[in-house]
Amino acid sequence: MRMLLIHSDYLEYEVKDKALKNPEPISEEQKKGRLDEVLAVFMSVEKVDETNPDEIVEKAIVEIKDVASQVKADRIFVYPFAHLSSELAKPDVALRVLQKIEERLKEEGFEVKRAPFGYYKAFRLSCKGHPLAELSRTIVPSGEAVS
Ligand SMILES: Nc1ncnc2c1ncn2[C@@H]1O[C@H](CO)[C@@H](NC(=O)[C@@H](N)CO)[C@H]1O
Repeated sequence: MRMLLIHSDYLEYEVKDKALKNPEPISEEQKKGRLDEVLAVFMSVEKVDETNPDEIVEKAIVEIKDVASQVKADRIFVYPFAHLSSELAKPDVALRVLQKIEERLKEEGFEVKRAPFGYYKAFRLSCKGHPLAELSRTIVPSGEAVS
């Protein structure tokens, strides 16, 4: 999995069109979303992650908690983003991983939103610009090589 973590004044999105034949079903309310004072986490779930999705979820939680504590963010925006890797996991696996990450972050006490999966979305982001405001992380299941 590749993650781009942006500590932001806000992130807002608006669903525009389907990017998959069968995108995640969403309610009218989910077509737009915004969080203020948020750690936005753009995530590409990768093919290699399919060997152990559950482990990838837990490794992602560790990394996100680490950055959130460093930047003192208690809100997280989980954002599916298929542009950080050229070896993407299948959509059904990717969605399950991102849904589980959302669930686990809520269990850890964060306020969490997850942008809808399988759509083209307009978004606006205001990066805070401090030294830890823009970070990336790459995680793979144990025993796998980082490509
Ligand atoms: N392996 C994967 N990891 C993360 N997201 C993935 C994915 N496979 C599919 N998606 C989702 O489907 C849209 C089309 O690829 C993706 N849409 C996007 O990435 C938007 N920024 C529009 O380009 C995303 O929602």
